[in-house]
Amino acid sequence: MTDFQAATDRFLSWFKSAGGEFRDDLIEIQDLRSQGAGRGIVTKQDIPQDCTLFTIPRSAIINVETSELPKKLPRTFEAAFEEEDEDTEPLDPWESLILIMLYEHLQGSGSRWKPYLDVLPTTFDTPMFWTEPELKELEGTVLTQEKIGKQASNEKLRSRIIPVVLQNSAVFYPADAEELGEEQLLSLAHQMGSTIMAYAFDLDNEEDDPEEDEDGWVVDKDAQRMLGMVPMADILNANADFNAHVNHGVSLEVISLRSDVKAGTEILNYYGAMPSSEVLRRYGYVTPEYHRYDEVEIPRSAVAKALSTATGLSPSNLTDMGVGIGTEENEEPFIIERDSGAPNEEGRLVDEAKMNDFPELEEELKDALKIIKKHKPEVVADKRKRDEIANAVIAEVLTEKLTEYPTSVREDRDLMKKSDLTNKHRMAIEVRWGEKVLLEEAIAMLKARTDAANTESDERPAKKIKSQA
Ligand SMILES: C[S@@+](CC[C@H](N)C(=O)[O-])C[C@H]1O[C@@H](n2cnc3c(N)ncnc32)[C@H](O)[C@@H]1O
Repeated sequence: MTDFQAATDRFLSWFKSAGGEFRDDLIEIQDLRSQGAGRGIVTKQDIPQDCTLFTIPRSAIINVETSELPKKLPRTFEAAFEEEDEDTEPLDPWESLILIMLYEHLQGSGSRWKPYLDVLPTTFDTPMFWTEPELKELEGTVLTQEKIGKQASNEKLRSRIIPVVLQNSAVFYPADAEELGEEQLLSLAHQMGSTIMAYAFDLDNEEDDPEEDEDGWVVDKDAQRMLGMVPMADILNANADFNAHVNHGVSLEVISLRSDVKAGTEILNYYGAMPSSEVLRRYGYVTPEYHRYDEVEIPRSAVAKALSTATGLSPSNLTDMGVGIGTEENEEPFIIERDSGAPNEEGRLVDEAKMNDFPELEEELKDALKIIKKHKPEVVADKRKRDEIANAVIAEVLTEKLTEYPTSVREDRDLMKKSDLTNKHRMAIEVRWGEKVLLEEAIAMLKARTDAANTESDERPAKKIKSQA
């Protein structure tokens, strides 16, 4: 038996001893490494709809309620600090769970989750761990260095996590254990952070209504939400098209969603509707099904520049009029995306994903052009001229964006046919290819729309003449 299989077996028996129920007659944990998918859960026979495949008691979850660490460091984990510590930021759910995972890991065989910790990853395919040449393959995509966030994450771990371990080494390390140096701790904290990113669940507390505190303010549920590591539920891989759901009740239950799940099918969970870039950033994989949610970001500065060109007005002219598209107050880029529809109650993708419009960008351009019309009516004479300028600006920023990728759609398609690509290279190509396909779709849609508008306006006078006749 391989070490991999032995670790799986130890984990499964530990899971049952911790109170988990696992339908061995229906499903099994399989080694899917040959498909680049680690462990996954696969059916052994046909599964009916609404069938409970396994159940996880809340006591088996690793979180602030079950780990000993918060009891040992109550002041660190208290949400509200005492008066003299008012300035200290309380730990957020993410930081709390990183500390807890570090603690459980450092306990070694003293942790009651040891067989579970042994099946969690130690290496990752997420861009956070890519080398410079690997990251270069993502040039032009939304996955910028800033978005990947290695530096911000380093800073956060160094300022918020490492000091807690260093100042409480007697708590974090079992007696006689060798203590880690700061750099080793940082690397372990990264490992825990990335594990949490790809494996942890947001735990619903069964009271989903917004809560009010005693002053009547609605409490920010996001800040309060509890993150937890849920053994076995996180052995499920996922896709945009999925066939199972995790119900959060007294315990957590994994339920089949479809009536046609045949023997030998992988049970797939849902991580949400995300573009390929985000699936890669968080989870380190891509699948064709996520492409429908792909997104491209257009910086505001590019829109402001194109507007200036299309109107013949200088950027400072536009700012003086009060056109705020490219000003520094709002740095959020415009998102180009399809209307993709949500998966249905069986986890199936039924709607066609279609590029229909550019709601935010069009709205802001319309507002900008109204302002311009007020100051310079000769530039935007009527609605037709306004639409013409807006379309020209959108066409310009989309075309310009396409030039920012070092390769074309065609080149990427050819590259993907090569058999000697590394997994990371293949995933980078998938992400940048998906963005360019979306841009090409957007440009084609815009052209069709502009052509239709032109045909309509060419036809209008003819119709008038006809009705006059
Ligand atoms: C919650 S875990 C799922 C269990 C994981 N396969 C394992 O062996 O521990 C999430 C990770 O599984 C992998 N994964 C999930 N869904 C996948 C899929 N559809 N294809 C390939 N890998 C997938 C990714 O590495 C992701 O970061």
